Amino acid sequence: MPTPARPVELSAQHLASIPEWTFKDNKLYRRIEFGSFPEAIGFMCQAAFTCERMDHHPEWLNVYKVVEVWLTSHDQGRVTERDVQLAQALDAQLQKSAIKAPEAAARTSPAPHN
Ligand SMILES: C[C@H](O)[C@H](O)[C@H]1CNC2=NC(N)=NC(=O)C2=N1
Repeated sequence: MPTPARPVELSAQHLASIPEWTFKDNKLYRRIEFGSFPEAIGFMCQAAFTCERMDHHPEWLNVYKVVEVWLTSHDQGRVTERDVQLAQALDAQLQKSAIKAPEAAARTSPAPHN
């Protein structure tokens, strides 16, 4: 059952929960650079099912190994909790996936042993 869209003031708490995203032109935005084109497409294919389940869909653009994502609630003309929830879900997918955006992988990798 999709979460009903309701207007929400984007709080500092909301934005703090999705630090990879910026708020710009009434949309949440994230740029993700993967290691390769298949990794970028793999992310999009997997994300498509998450989006469908949540009945919320991104505007997105793929150029080679980069995926750019914009989230907004068209019916409300603004960012709502649904967008924040989808951003969190996409972040969680990136965290779980064997396919990691290089910048995310760098953050979560343990320090190398000498
Ligand atoms: C009925 C259904 O919830 C709406 O058409 C959904 C579909 N997916 C959507 N996705 C996004 N990003 N914004 C919307 O307003 C939206 N509306």
